[in-house]
Amino acid sequence: MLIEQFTVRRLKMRMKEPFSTSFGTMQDKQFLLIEVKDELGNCGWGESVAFEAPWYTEETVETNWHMIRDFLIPLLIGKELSHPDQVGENFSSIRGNNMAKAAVEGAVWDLYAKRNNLSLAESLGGGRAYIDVGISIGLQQNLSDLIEKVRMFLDEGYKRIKVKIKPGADVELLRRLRAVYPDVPLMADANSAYTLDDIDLLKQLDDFGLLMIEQPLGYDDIVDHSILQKELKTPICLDESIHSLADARKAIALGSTKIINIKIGRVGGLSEAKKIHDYCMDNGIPVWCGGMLEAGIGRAHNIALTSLPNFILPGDTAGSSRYWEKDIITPEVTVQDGKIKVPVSKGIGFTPNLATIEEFTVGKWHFTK
Ligand SMILES: O=C(O)CCC(=O)c1ccccc1C(=O)O
Ligand SMILES: [Mg+2]
Repeated sequence: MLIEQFTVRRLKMRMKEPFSTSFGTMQDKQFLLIEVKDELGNCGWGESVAFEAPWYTEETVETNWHMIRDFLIPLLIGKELSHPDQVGENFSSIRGNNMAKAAVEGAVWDLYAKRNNLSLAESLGGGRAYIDVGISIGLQQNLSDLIEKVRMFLDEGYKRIKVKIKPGADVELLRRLRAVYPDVPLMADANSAYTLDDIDLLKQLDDFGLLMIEQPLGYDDIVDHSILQKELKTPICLDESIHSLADARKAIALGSTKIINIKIGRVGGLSEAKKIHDYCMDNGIPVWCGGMLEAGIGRAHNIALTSLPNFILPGDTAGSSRYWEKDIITPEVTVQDGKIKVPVSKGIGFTPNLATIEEFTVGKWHFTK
């Protein structure tokens, strides 16, 4: 498979409503789409999940654009590849910048699957026909809004509710939510808003029968989470702290995490995501697929990854309509009875809608050898 041509587009889409976490609020989303073509005219698509501001990780849309244009595309263009695992090998001279790498690698995975007449899920070794999905609800103005949102998403069939917490919106919020929904599969995501000084507060969360608490401590910490986990009954799930198989191995060895949230962008691509999945499966650590408020292309990649067997817990990959008035793929991602059907057609299994993509495009660049 000859990597002949790239097109990079910058899109701007507005979400139906703002999404708030302990690190900030987003509503307008800018992101990059990567289109790659081989010598036969097959084409593959990838989506960068970096945000405009470096709140979740250090990457941004701008740093991704710089890396993709000046380093990653030059390392791949004109190369003959037999498998997408070779993309990461070609990028091995570049440190970090996982979201930029993942966007390009994802496009090559889609290309590879299409060229070989396989679905992306099949190319990854996934076997599930349907995936279970949960919903991640941002911080709300007040508790009654949150209670109402939870009701709405439960009515839509979502199988697990994740709420965001931060200092000042934690123990009481969960106590009151639990009182209204005593049996709902519930978890909380702190996005690194606490430190070990908050250990007494965090211990109180054990009262609420949470499935897990996601990333309570530092985004770059593995050690303090192991100290905290020894004091908590509730399982810790790491998100921000895991960038690679090596990080997953260390966090598991230290007892810092009992569950891992895998995001393709955060770990540098599907090949690394699959390695983490396999390692966790061998070590009895369940995983689930996190979300980055993706548009349709990124969402399609998440669905394919989630078809792997150790994605035991419902992920954050909700339907297109949870985020967008109009998504950039046909058909859009839909959820029925809390499940998404894994496509069986070639590649990502959703067709990029070029007219809609054009409508949201604010910049477009072509690269040929
Ligand atoms: O619905 C989604 O895509 C997941 C939403 C979510 O929780 C999230 C959104 C933006 C940044 C970080 C996170 C997170 O999982 O921590
Ligand atoms: Mg998270």
